[in-house]
Amino acid sequence: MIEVKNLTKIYKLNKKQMKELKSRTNKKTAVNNLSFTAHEGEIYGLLGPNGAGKTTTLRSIATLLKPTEGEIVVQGFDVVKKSSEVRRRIGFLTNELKLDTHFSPKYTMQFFGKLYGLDNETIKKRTEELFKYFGIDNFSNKKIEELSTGMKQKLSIAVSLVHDPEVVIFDEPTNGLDIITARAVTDYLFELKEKGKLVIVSTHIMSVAEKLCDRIGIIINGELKAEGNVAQILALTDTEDLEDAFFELYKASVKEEA
Ligand SMILES: Nc1ncnc2c1ncn2[C@@H]1O[C@H](COP(=O)(O)OP(=O)(O)OP(=O)(O)O)[C@@H](O)[C@H]1O
Repeated sequence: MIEVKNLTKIYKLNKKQMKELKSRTNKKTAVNNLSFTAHEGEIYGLLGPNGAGKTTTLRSIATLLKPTEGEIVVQGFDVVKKSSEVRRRIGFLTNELKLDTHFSPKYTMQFFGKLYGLDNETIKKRTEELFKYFGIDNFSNKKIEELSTGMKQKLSIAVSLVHDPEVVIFDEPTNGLDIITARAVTDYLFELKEKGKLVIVSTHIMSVAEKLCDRIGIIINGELKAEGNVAQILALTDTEDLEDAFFELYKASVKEEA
């Protein structure tokens, strides 16, 4: 289970960032008092526009950012006090994963497998499974620098899953992927859910949220504006599709700020 309790994340801005954001203070509240809970056996989606605070939330869950306020508990472990326990149990996919471009996909899997303390036999088995599933087999010995964006994304996914984590945290999982690979990724996430894993994703694409997620949290300006399955969100906003629902919530939040 992931429990996010009153999460607030405030970034300190440098002078250049203040200028870019036309901000008079050196603080940017990226996430504001956000709370939600996600469970095993479900795919929970954070849906929101650019800059809404999705990545900040997922990075905080993944122990990479320290909350300014609030608390996050993953599988019973506090992300700040028990970060290594949390890390062992999660697979985190981010578009900022730095793969060493001189190495091959096969070597990269071995490297990360060892980092997680897996034995050679387990690494071999996981690599075979994941490479077959994501079609990495035919470029497994190439240098990463020779791979396309989509190929790298597939490898990043395989790397994040090498240790068969209980909790899978994917930031914009289908970004940069063609329709066939995107489908392979979403199908895999469904399989993980069927196996009882907890999957949490972020997306700004309505159709991804609608098709993939059991429950959606709509996040705008760092705040959770609505939560539930699609039917519940439509009922809440008195709309007939998710896009309309999103715009209703967006309009309301702009009004609130004015
Ligand atoms: N390191 C940082 N320093 C200062 N501000 C930051 C930093 N990282 C993110 N922000 C700001 O925090 C806000 C939330 O950013 P975040 O990346 O979490 O949003 P997002 O919903 O993931 O957006 P996107 O869909 O564009 O990736 C944005 O206004 C962003 O500019």
